Amino acid sequence: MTARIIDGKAFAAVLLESVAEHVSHLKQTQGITPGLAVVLVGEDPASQVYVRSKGQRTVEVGMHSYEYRLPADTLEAELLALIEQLNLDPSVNGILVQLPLPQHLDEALVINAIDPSKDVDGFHISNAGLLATGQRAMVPCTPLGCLMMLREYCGNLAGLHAVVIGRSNIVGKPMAQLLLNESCTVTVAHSRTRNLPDFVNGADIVVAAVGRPLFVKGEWLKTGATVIDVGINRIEQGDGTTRLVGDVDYDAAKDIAGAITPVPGGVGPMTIACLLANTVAACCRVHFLPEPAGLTA
Ligand SMILES: Nc1nc2c(c(=O)[nH]1)N[C@@H](CN(C=O)c1ccc(C(=O)N[C@@H](CCC(=O)O)C(=O)O)cc1)CN2
Repeated sequence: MTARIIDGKAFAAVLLESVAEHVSHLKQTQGITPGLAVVLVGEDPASQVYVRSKGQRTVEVGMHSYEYRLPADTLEAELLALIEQLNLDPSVNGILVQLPLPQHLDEALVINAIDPSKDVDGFHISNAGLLATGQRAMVPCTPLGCLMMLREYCGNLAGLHAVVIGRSNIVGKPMAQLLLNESCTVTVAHSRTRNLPDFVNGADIVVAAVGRPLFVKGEWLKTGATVIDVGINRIEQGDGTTRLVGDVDYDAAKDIAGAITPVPGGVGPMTIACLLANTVAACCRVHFLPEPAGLTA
């Protein structure tokens, strides 16, 4: 069996087109242009790339982009003051603080300082609690993108057994909540789970978000399973160059899975598209406008 390739890039392009249409509609009918503020602290090279890409996509879909680049030694009080300023600014509908933060900053404190209605990353404890209780929430972008692709490839998810490998607050836990809300039977596993291959072998859906390159082996999978690989790991090759790989051993998995996301070009591009979809949703909510169907969970 050769798996269908779940093309996240193509998926994201369709979603971004839909976001752009809604932005244009908001402008024409309400005179409103949604705005997204992205805050980067420090000079982490990967974060700089992601922040630049977020700014570019924001402008491409017709929204206002506000970018704040702060030095690595920014004081917590200075960062909190900026967040408060953005919380109060009506032209800003979404606020995102790029992670990881430098070590001296308390990530939870910073995230929870964001107005939950502008928390387009869905990381604030209020949004995590709403999601966990099955209520309307801002949903974290990476799991939201995974869910959209799963719905497309699997159809109705009810009753399917999903194994989520990884228990982070930004991917593993919200992913498990989203799948539970779809009536999946969900197992949350992690790098220390005993007999992990046995769990994976029973799964109709495998979401790998463990942060270890090529961790999930092809022979662990059930034939025909749908595999979503959230991992983005840069590994060195013998010749001194590097390449990106996921948490799943793609070359082996593609011969056993029914459908699989590649790395790169799978989940990653959906993360930014979902961020912009969440920003449109936040803008509609604050203006008491109907939310565009199909853009978010
Ligand atoms: N505040 C946040 N911080 C971080 C998040 C997040 O959702 N919110 N997620 C990641 C980084 N990230 C977005 O911020 C992100 C990562 C990867 C991609 C992506 O498109 N990856 C490409 C490959 C890119 C490459 O060549 O390096 C792919 O998978 O095809 C987009 C966004 C951590 N921080």
